[in-house]
Formats: sequence, C-alpha cells, structure tokens
Amino acid sequence: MIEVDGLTKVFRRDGEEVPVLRGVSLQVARGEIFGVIGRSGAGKSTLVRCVNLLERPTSGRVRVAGRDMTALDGAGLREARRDIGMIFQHFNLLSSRTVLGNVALPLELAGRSREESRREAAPLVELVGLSALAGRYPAELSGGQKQRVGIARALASRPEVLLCDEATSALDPETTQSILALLKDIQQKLGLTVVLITHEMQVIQAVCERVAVLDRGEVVEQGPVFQVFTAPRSEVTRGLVRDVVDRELPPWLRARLAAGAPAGTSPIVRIIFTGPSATTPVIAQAVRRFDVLLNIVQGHVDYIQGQPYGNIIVEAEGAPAAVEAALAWIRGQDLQAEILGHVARDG
Ligand SMILES: Nc1ncnc2c1ncn2[C@@H]1O[C@H](COP(=O)(O)OP(=O)(O)OP(=O)(O)O)[C@@H](O)[C@H]1O
Repeated sequence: MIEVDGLTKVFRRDGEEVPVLRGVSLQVARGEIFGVIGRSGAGKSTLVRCVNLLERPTSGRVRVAGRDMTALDGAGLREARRDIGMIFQHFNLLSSRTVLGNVALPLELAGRSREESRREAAPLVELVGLSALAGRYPAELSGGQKQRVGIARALASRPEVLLCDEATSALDPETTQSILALLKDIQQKLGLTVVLITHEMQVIQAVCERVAVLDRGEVVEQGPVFQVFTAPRSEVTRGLVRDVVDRELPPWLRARLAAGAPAGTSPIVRIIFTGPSATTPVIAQAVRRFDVLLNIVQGHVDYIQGQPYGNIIVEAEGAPAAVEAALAWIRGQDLQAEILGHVARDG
C-alpha cells in the first residue's frame, strides 16, 4: 500500500544543509498497522509528512496505493491526499466549530454543501463514540475526546491510509490505550492501512504488527514487532525496548557478578521464554529432574502482539555437572539459557 524508496530530505537552516532523512526505504502492506519509532529528532514527522507530500522529498520515491506521490502536484496531489487521512499530536481542531462542524470540514472544503457534509459526518462522530457531544466546541472537550474528533475528521474523505503523527503523545496512559483501541477497531472495520509514528514502545507494543526503527534519518531495523522487541539488533532499539522489556540486571547483582567460574560460585542465568514455552513450568521441572536449585532473582512476563515473552534471571545452585545438565535440558525445551556470570554463594 505504501512504498518508500531511497527517501532523502535535506532542510536548509542558516545557509547550511541539514540532512534529516538519509535514504529511507520501507513498505507497508495493505490493511496493516505499521509503526515507526525513534527518539526525538530522528526524522519521524518529516518521514510521515513526506508520505503525503506535505513535505516534498529531496530525492527518492513515495508510492501510495500504486500512485507515485512524488510525481504529482496541484490538483493531482490534492486528489491523492484525499486517500490519506492524518491525525496530529495536538489535534489541530478549529476552535470556532463544533465537533460535528470539525468532522464535516474536509467535506465542505471538497465542495459539498453544509447540510450534506454534516449528514455524512454524523456517522463518523458516532463511530468514534462522540454522538452525545456533537454540538460541543473543542474547548469543552478532554484531550482524548479531541483526538477522537481528529480521527473522525481524518476519516471524512474515506481514506484508505491513515497517518498518525504522535497521536497519543499528549494523552495520559489510560486515554492513550482507549485511543489505540479505537484506532485498531476502525482499522479493522474499515480495512485501513495505518502508519503510526511514536517515540513510545508501549504504543507499538499495543497495536502494531510491524515496526521500523528510525535513528538520525536512517532505518536501523525493521520487522515484526515481536522479533524486534525480543531480539533487537541495534543499540538504539535496545534502548527503546528497555522501556518495555526490561533486560537490565538489578545493580546489586551486576556489582557481584564475576567473570569465569571460580570455585564456590554459582552461575547467574538468563532464561528467555517465548511463545508457547512461556506457559510451561520449565523451571519447576528442571529443579525436580536435576539436583539443582534455581532461585529466581528477577522476572518479567510481557505480552507482545498477544504472545508471551518471559525474561527470568536465576541463580543456579548445585554441582557443576548437574547445573550444566539442567541448562542443557532447558535449552532442549526451546528456551534460551545464557550464563551472565557467576556470584559467590551465600554463606
Ligand atoms: N522545516 C524544517 N526546517 C529545518 N529543519 C527542520 C524542519 N523540520 C524539521 N527539521 C529538523 O529535522 C530534524 C527531524 O525533525 P522531525 O520533526 O522529523 O523529528 P521527529 O523524529 O519527528 O522528532 P520529534 O518527535 O521531536 O518531532 C530535527 O532536527 C528538526 O529540527
């Protein structure tokens, strides 16, 4: 549905050229929710604005639904943009218009009568759950309600693609979840293709199927959300994922960790469970089968795209051969077990 190929964008600032996008390529399939994540200044907003040509790329190509956006201008571009709705972090509503008036605006701008526009806008106001507030003005709405208006307005021209630029960044976590649930719901009902720009991994985790990580204008990693979260390949991604999947050792343990395996120490082992193995009682079974103790020192089970992902750190106590056999058995159960170092046994 969206193909971005070798996209670059160079801004001029104080007579200097500032490259903001440096050869971005990505493909978004029809009907998926695709996330683009990156730190502030990575170029996310510029990227999404290049998709609907609000910003003209310096070089490279953008195709949406098979149409070369970069080759269009004037009336052709205006028509193509009707297929692409957009929602913004700060909603961008007209304060002088009611909820219904805001949602009807794109239709009026496209030349429809006021009555017809409002008639067509009403079901969209209902779709986002605001029928009871249709006559209110933006100043009388909460942030979440304003974003619902933004979503309904973006849908007014019946777009196939919805671009969301930090759509939940101004909202509290609970409202964020309700807006994400709404986006997912309408994406499924209307078969929309959604591109979601954010700096929060939680947002990606909640609704996206695939994700691209943008850093300093480059895509450093992209793939299915579960894969990128559980096996991040770049340092930037590891930093972003840390907010969601905490892979850090607690400081007291890190301080005690020794390299090698001196006598009188026990290994500290990170055990990673993914998919179906996350619900099997592997640790209990290993303790029962081998003469070892596996003391849990830290543990999380996260759900990413509905799949469990467990990250458990244990201290493995027992004779070295028994510990080795237990870890080999755990690995045979399709789990990862990585020795992080050794700690002196208490007492
Ligand atoms: N019109 C412009 N002229 C000059 N520089 C710009 C312009 N728009 C963006 N930039 C610069 O491009 C870089 C990337 O900005 P962009 O807004 O795309 O990043 P972002 O990842 O969306 O960050 P944020 O989440 O903070 O908005 C920044 O350094 C910004 O200052």
